[in-house]
Amino acid sequence: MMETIVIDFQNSFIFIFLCFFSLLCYTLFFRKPKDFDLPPSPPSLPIIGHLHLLLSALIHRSLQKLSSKYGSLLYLRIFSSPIVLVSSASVAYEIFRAHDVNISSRGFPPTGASLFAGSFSFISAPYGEYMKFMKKVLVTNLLGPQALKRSRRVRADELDRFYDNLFEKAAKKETVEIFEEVLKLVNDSICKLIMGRCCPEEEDVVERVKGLAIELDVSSKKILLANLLPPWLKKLVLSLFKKEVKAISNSFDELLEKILAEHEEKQGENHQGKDLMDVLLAAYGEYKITTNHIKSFYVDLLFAGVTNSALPIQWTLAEIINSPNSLERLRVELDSVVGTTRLIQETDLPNLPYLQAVVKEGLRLHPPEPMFERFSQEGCRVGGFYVPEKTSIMVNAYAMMRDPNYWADPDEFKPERFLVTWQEEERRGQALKYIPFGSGRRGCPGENLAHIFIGTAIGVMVQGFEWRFKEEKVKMEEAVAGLSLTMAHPLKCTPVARTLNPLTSRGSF
Ligand code: HEM
Repeated sequence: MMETIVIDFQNSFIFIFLCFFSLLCYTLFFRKPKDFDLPPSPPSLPIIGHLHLLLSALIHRSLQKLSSKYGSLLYLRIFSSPIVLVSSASVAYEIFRAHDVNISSRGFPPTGASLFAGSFSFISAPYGEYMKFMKKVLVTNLLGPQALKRSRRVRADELDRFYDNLFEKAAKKETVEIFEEVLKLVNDSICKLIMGRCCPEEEDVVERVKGLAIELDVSSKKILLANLLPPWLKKLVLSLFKKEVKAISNSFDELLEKILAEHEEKQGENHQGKDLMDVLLAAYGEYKITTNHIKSFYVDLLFAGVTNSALPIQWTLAEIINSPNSLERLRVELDSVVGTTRLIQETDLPNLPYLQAVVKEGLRLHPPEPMFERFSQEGCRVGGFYVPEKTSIMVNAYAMMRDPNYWADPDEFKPERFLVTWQEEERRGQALKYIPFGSGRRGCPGENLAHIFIGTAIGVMVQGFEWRFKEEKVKMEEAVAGLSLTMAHPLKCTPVARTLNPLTSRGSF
């Protein structure tokens, strides 16, 4: 009996030893050498890998925790699809400086002929001639400094409307849903900027676009998440919400067709100036641009610009209300630079350093796109590790902008940090620690316009009104709607005008 047990024990020992030995041989001789230096990977579940981590409601937060535990460059997998997660400024710097072209595509799954994320989309277009051409058109005609100068009047009119509306509500002691008001300001401005001469039912079109921009934001999250799945599952998941994407796409199509028709009809006529659509129509032959490319480009701009610019205004006002010292300092700056009789305008912004710091700090704490995605075309080395080709690269901008290694009191609202320590060389410097607009060739081309929207809206709300709020503090809990970081308890408060008569602004820039 004793002998049998000893023999059994010996056999088991030999068996276990052989298993370990084969595993060691496999690891040493048969695994592809590059597998060795993949970035570290946190524990995963069998088959699904790290899928469960991406199902959390606040993905940016759960991935922030993960990277603070396991490292700022991580290798995740969803079934067999690889993802590299980037959560530190130094890694981002390396990726965007040394490998920018390689990661300048997004690898979105073309959702057929849909106007969003479809095969005509500019945002989904791989890095190449078409993307470069459209970006040039965009910068020259809409978002570059000269184009922004030309379109000041459009924004000034919308800002007046925004102020007048708040002034009226203040007179009636009405409570205001801040997000609703700023969404209208940004949406109407962007619609008017990109559509130029619109159509007879302009107000109606602009209102419908606002609703569609929100729906688009929600659908886009599903597309982005589906993009991380392996091809067989991606197809299946995309087919589940094909109907929803198609419905949004069709509504945009109907609206944009009207505007296109109006522009085509008046092509060649003598206008005061060509708008973006005229320029795109003139480029028909040049890059084989079709009407689908133009419509899709418009949907991209509304998707990228509207909610992204409106959300930080709400967050920043909430931070200011919770921080009486910042409010006081901002008001003193506005009153001394702009005065107390006329309304702030965008030409005042360069003379308002504290307001600019407030805007930056709001975006640091509450980036509307807390995470964004790129795709590697070829394998490359980052931080001493190997990032394989065709890997999704997720950049956690939220984690980077609250990284205690780079920011003192990272969770506190302290606009002063952008005045005292924010030297120009730091901005360009060794690390990409401030990244709300992404970076590199595919970084956001709307940064200047976004700063104008946020700066002037905050300026108007602080210069023109006191804000009455029922509770002691604004609740700052986060929620994610679509892809965007939003407030779980949307900000509602009552404006009290600071002046008896409305501030003047018209014709003074
Ligand atoms: C606060 C407001 C905004 C924020 C935080 C923001 C943020 C971003 C981010 C993170 C990206 C991806 C960058 C990357 O991959 O590196 C992006 C791309 C883009 N944004 Fe913005 N954005 C804002 C406003 C705007 C506005 C107002 C417009 C134009 C009307 C705009 C147009 C675009 C476009 C067209 C892209 C795609 C660029 C490309 O693929 O080459 N954005 N934005």
